[in-house]
Amino acid sequence: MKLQVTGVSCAFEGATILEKMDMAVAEGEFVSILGPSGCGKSTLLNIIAGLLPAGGGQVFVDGQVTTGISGHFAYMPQQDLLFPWKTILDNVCLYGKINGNLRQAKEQALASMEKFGLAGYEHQYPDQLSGGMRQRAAFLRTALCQADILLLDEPFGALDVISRGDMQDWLAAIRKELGRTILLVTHDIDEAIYLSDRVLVLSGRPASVKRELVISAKERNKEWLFQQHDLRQEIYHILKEE
Ligand SMILES: Nc1ncnc2c1ncn2[C@@H]1O[C@H](COP(=O)(O)OP(=O)(O)OP(=O)(O)O)[C@@H](O)[C@H]1O
Repeated sequence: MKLQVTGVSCAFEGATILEKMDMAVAEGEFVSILGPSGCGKSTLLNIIAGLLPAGGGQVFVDGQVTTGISGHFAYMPQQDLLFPWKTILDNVCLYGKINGNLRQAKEQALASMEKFGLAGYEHQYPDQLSGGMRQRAAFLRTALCQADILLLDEPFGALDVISRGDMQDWLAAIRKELGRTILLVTHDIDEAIYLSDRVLVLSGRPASVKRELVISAKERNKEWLFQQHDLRQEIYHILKEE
């Protein structure tokens, strides 16, 4: 397994949020996490990313225990967190600048602008772009990290329904090229079905994996997604029971 979480627990001020959570993601797999509001999804991503210490349990990458911040993860939060005073190019090269390889980061960024729908906007500022474009810029910044696992926390949550649908199509199309292992937290059942190889449905607090659903489809498109009534209903009922 690329990523393995074993027996991870976490409590805040005496309230148990995660209790002996176990989950795993295979190399190159796209796994989505759905769960009731406030059950601890972001907390789990924060622990995996090493931003928050676990109260127990361990996180393994390629079979090795990881603690604290490691180069394995690139984390994209819900807000795009672009610096308004920096151009799109400078924003997406942020990690390259921090790591001292700005030149290489700029080359990679410029080569990727087209693929990320940002060609021609390199020297514009974030407030000159649409919400979807800003999310793509934030996504490019995440993708330019050398990290092999992308942690995406509701990356399209702030977008209107049309932009969100477009971003889902875009991510579905670009996923193979990215060639990364992806863990996505979402509130959107359709988003999880559309994008994932596997969906993990968490229980209410303390959260654990309540159900795991493998989504297998040769080819996916919006028509295919509309036909997934049974799957949608199944996930909805699991979430509603919580
Ligand atoms: N640093 C913290 N200190 C205290 N409590 C916290 C902290 N971080 C999160 N919590 C609490 O832990 C619980 C789980 O939060 P978390 O953000 O992980 O849930 P979530 O499932 O991602 O929520 P949502 O679905 O609303 O995005 C919440 O009740 C939250 O208030």
